[in-house]
Amino acid sequence: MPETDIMEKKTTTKQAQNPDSNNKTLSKPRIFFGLLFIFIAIIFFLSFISYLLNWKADQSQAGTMLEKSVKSSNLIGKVGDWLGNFFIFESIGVAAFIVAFLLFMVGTLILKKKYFKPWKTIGHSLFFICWLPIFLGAVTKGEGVLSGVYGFQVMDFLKSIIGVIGLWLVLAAGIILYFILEFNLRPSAVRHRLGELNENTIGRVKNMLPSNEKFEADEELEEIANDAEPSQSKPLQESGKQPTAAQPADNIAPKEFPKVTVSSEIETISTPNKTSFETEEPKSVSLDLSPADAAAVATATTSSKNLKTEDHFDFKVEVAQEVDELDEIDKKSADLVKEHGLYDHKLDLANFQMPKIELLKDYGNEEISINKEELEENKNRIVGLLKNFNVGISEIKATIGPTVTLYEIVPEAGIRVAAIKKLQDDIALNLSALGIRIIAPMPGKGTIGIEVPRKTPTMVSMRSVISSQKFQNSDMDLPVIFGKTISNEIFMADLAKMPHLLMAGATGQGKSVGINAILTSLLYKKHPSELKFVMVDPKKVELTLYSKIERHYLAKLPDAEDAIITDTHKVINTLNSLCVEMDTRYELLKNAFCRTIKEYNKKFSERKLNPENGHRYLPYIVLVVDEFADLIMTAGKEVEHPIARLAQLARAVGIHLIVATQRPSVNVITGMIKANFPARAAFRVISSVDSRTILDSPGADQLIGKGDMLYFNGNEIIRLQCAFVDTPEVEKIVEYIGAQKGYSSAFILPEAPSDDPSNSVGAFDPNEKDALFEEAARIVVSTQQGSTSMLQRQLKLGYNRAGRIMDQLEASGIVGGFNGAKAREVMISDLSSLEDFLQNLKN
Ligand SMILES: Nc1ncnc2c1ncn2[C@@H]1O[C@H](COP(=O)(O)OP(=O)(O)OP(=O)(O)O)[C@@H](O)[C@H]1O
Repeated sequence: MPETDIMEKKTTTKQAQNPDSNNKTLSKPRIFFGLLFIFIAIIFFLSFISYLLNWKADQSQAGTMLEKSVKSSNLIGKVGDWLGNFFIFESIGVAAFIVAFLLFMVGTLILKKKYFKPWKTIGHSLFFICWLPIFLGAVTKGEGVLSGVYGFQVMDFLKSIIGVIGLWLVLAAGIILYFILEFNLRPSAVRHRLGELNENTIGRVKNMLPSNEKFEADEELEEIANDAEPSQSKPLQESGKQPTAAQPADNIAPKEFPKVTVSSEIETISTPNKTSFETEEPKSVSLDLSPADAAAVATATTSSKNLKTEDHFDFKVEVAQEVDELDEIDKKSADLVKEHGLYDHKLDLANFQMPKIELLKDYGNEEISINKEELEENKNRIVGLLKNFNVGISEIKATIGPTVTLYEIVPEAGIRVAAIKKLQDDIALNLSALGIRIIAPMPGKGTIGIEVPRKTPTMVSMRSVISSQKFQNSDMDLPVIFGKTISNEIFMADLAKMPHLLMAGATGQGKSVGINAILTSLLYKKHPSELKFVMVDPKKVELTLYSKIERHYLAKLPDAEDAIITDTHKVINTLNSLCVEMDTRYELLKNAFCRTIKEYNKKFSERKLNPENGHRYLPYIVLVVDEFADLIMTAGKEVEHPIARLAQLARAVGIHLIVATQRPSVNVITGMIKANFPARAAFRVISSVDSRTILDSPGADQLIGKGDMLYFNGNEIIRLQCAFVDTPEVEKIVEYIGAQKGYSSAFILPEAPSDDPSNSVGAFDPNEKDALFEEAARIVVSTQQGSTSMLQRQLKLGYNRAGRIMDQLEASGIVGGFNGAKAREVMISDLSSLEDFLQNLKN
């Protein structure tokens, strides 16, 4: 605590303790005597001054006090003459001024002005009253009045017994002793004082000179003893060095808090030496402390304890050896990382440039304009209408969004919410507007919301939301920007957390724009190595423009020509393939002891997973189905099953689904599908039944279209204005990406197991066997792993050829049948048996 603070605190505390220190509360006699002493001191002072100037004349008049004819030359007249003569000439010379000063001090003390420390001042004064006249006597040799008679006589006496030199030695010894005692001028103390000049060395100096600190602490004690109430000062004095004990640990405590009470236990505390007091528990001393200062004292006490430990025990410090818990793999990976750095999944397309914001069209001013007339009109209509139905309102508030204005009303006490809810159609009729939605009550707000479409909605452009800080700085795994909320805030969600999205909306209501907005936001945030799309577009028009980014972002089946699937029959294969990919990923995650794709990829980047064992960097896969109803109509259960399976399981392995439909009827969006799509986005739908199918509540049928949407995140429904991205803008983005260097092909999905007999392995034909068949057989047997991807790696083959070889190995009986995510069983146990087997095949 800074010194000034301490002083301030001290003063405040003192004042608090001595309320009568205030002048107003001084008793009259006190004031009288206080002022009287000061007055006398002034008389003395003036008399002495005047006497010194005219002492020869004054001296002659000293005895003529009552003679009127004799005029005095002293300022204070004959009294002044007498005083000067008595105190200066006949007594102590100029030291008489000290008497005047002491009178003054007594006056101030009576008035409770603590300008002086009384005992200290009296001590100093007495010393000089004795010493100064003798000294001046020795200097003036009795000439003049400076030494007074006393001074001269004593000087003369001393000179006669100890000689001149002895006299001077006594005088010098007296003054030196005085300075040593009063100002602590011992050599060690001088060093200490010098040390104090340097703040940094304070602690060190204090440690070196504990006795000096004791001295200071005693001084403080003295002060406190003077200041404290009698009842408090007694135990303090009794406790002897106890407060000193606290001093090195905390010099502040007694200084700051004069109100100290010491319990009787204190007397039993022994203080054998200067440092041992630090070990005494502060519990025996109760101090009036503020919480902050108590903390300071506590800190000081703690440090004291440490000191004690240092004093009495051998304090050994051992630095714990770093426990080497890294197993072999970790060590190896650490070495690899040291050598090659972390695995960089972006390295293949290291120069890939993310799309620039300029590719998106600037639609100009998107500031929300406030139409006061419209607001007022709507407000009056709502209030009037509710009044007609006897619904009183105590408060109404409007929040203007891009498409709708939310009027929040607080109904009068006693009005039932259901009564207002019932009026939805009446309000819509009255406001003659489509898209009125009543939210009763507003979740967490205690109001009822009425959403009224604005006459001139503000468009939310993709450019404005993509360029927002919220999107740019987002650290979501798969950030999807939908648009803006009713209160004009940008709304984003993480597809990886959704984890699958069901979208519905009648034709022409903004569903395709919505899908484009989602895809665009992902393209703006994710590198091609981190994200792959599987696109299913039965309408054949909506997603085709994304074919340009096939070699960057799209995934397809090994033998598929186009990455964008338009044939519903092929969709089944793709979905099954995704299921295989999902199972494979689960296997990889299991082997890597990871729970999520994020953990797995991190481990892979840290080179803790060996690619030789099939490990690879796993990009997120997003399956986009633009018209799900079409699929269900044509493929039915065959599609529903893998979709449901993916929706149930694929989240942890980074496969996410976005399924959109125009017809959200229950036979399209079955219970099984719905249950696994917690996130739903509804554009305007035809009927409230459709709305219930998609959102489990009405409302989507009340939307106004053009991107006006409701988003359900599993908890609440949020009304949004979807960001608008036009087809030419998407074209520009895909062209920009497509023009850059991409991978050699689209991301190849695993071949899907098929029930189609034409696809079965069939009988083994030795004449049609692949050139690498035997080599592959040896690899499979030696590793005892019937894995196509392993063959791919070891023989550096494409997936198709490796798959064909695996089929041949199966047909020949070397490996077992397809086993889902697991590797096929190897039927031959060692290489020599294999050689015999191959020989037999040739024959
Ligand atoms: N977010 C939006 N902001 C402004 N206008 C929009 C928005 N979304 C859609 N629109 C308007 O609505 C029109 C139809 O949108 P969109 O093509 O997305 O409908 P859709 O539901 O996909 O229709 P369909 O199912 O027939 O393809 C767009 O051309 C555009 O004019």
